Amino acid sequence: MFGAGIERARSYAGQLTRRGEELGLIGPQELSRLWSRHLLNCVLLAPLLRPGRVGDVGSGAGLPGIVLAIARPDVHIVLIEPMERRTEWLRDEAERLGLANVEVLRARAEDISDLALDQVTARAVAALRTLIPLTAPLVRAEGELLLMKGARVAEELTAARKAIAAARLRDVEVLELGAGLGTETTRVFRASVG
Ligand SMILES: C[S@@+](CC[C@H](N)C(=O)[O-])C[C@H]1O[C@@H](n2cnc3c(N)ncnc32)[C@H](O)[C@@H]1O
Repeated sequence: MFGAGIERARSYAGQLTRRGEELGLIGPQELSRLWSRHLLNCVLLAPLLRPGRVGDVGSGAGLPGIVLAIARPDVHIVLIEPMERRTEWLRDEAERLGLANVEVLRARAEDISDLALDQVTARAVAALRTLIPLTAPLVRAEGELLLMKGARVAEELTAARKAIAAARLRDVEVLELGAGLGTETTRVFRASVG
């Protein structure tokens, strides 16, 4: 799944294991399932990316943004994260891993006005009804949202009906990825904007 990026993925996982807990990026109980629950879960999104500019809102430790930048060197990834300590980590990792396709933006999504991204991803940032108004304005017309969600996605979808209409989303669907791969099923809310 990582293709030629597998050594970079291993290096990223190693650095997260060494420093992630100390920097408050990942809980200690997550370290043993870093691949199955985090890296593999995120890399499942890689085939859905189009060549272009993709933003990852609330990137945190770099999930899914750094993982996607490793798996898709043909895509420019903008990591959007407001917390200084996390943006420092993201910049350091992008440099250490030699990821020339990564840009780090220290900002809250709602404070950004002029990105016109082709696609936006997010994972573990907020429920859909809050997340859609945060992410849809960052996407150009005909662009796409790819929002990673947990098992409660159906309830979130029901609660987000007004937000979906207000953002003029089209072709709304929930994809289930990774069945049979030994990872947790990854659910992705996908919709076109405008
Ligand atoms: C629970 S963490 C998830 C981090 C990562 N996406 C993951 O899956 O491990 C949520 C992240 O979203 C960031 N965040 C929260 N509100 C945000 C906003 N309005 N705009 C951008 N990022 C935000 C937080 O600083 C934090 O790093």
